[in-house]
Amino acid sequence: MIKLENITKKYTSKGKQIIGVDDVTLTVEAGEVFGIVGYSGAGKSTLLRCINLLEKPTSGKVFVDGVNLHKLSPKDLRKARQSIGMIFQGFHLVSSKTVYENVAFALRAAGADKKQIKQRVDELLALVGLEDRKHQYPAQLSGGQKQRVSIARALANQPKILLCDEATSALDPGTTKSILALLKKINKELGLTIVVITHEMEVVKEICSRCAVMQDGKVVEHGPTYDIFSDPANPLTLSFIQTVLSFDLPEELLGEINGKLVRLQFKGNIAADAVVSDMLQAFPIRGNILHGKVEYIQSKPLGIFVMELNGNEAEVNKAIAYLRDKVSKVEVFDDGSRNRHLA
Ligand SMILES: Nc1ncnc2c1ncn2[C@@H]1O[C@H](COP(=O)(O)OP(=O)(O)OP(=O)(O)O)[C@@H](O)[C@H]1O
Repeated sequence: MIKLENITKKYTSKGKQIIGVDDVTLTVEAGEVFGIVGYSGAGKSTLLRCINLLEKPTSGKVFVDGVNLHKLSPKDLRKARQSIGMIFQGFHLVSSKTVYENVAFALRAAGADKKQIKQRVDELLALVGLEDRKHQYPAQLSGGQKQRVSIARALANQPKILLCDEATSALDPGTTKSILALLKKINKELGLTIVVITHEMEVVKEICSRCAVMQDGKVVEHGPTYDIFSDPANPLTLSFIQTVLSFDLPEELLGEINGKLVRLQFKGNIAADAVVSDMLQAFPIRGNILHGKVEYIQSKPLGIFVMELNGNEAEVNKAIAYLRDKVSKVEVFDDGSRNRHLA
């Protein structure tokens, strides 16, 4: 659906060259929700804006639905842009217009008649759950409601793609969840392809089937979200997933640990309890579970257990080798690394 080929965007500011995006090649498949994650300044917004050529790449090619956007006349590019909706962190609503008018405006601009506009606006406001707010002004709405209006407006002309620029960054966690649920619903019900940029890995975990991690204008890692969470290859990716998966054991508890501290990762529907109890029966050691949690990433479980293993060192090592065979990942923390985040 979207193909970015060797996209580079350079800026010149005060005689200095700044590279916003550095040779990025990515494909977003039709109907998927794709996440682009990175810290501030990584180049996410610039890359997102290259997709509809709001930002013209210095070099590289953008294909949407097989069409090379650079080859289009200005008129055809405007038309192509109608099939790419966009929402923003700051909502960008017109404050002097009602909810109804904010949505109707996009339809009027595309040449719809009065009857069509009324029908479509009512349909869209029902989709985003704001039927009862249509005569209110943006100032009378909460942040989440404003984002719902901007989603309705972005969908007005039935785009195939929705670009989301930090769409939930200004919202509290509860409202973020409800907006992400709405995006998920739109993706499922309308088959819309969605690209989200965010600095929150929680957003990626919640709705993205695949994602890319950006740093200094480059994509440093990309792949299915579950694989990114379970087997991050890049230290930056690890630092992002730590924001979701990490936890600290209390200092007092760490001080009392005499045995080996191990972190086990279970992928999919493996019965973690059974693996641990089989291991404890197979080897004459004692095991103490200090932490356990299961995260559902794209509806697939990823389990994490932290255990202390005590007993004869050779037997403990055999138990660890046994675990390595049964679970997707085993990390052993020696004394010096006990205080690190156990992610
Ligand atoms: N119009 C511009 N002129 C000069 N430099 C720019 C311009 N737009 C972006 N940049 C620079 O390009 C780099 C990438 O910026 P970009 O806004 O794409 O990052 P980002 O990951 O979206 O960060 P943020 O979340 O803070 O917006 C930064 O160094 C930024 O300063």
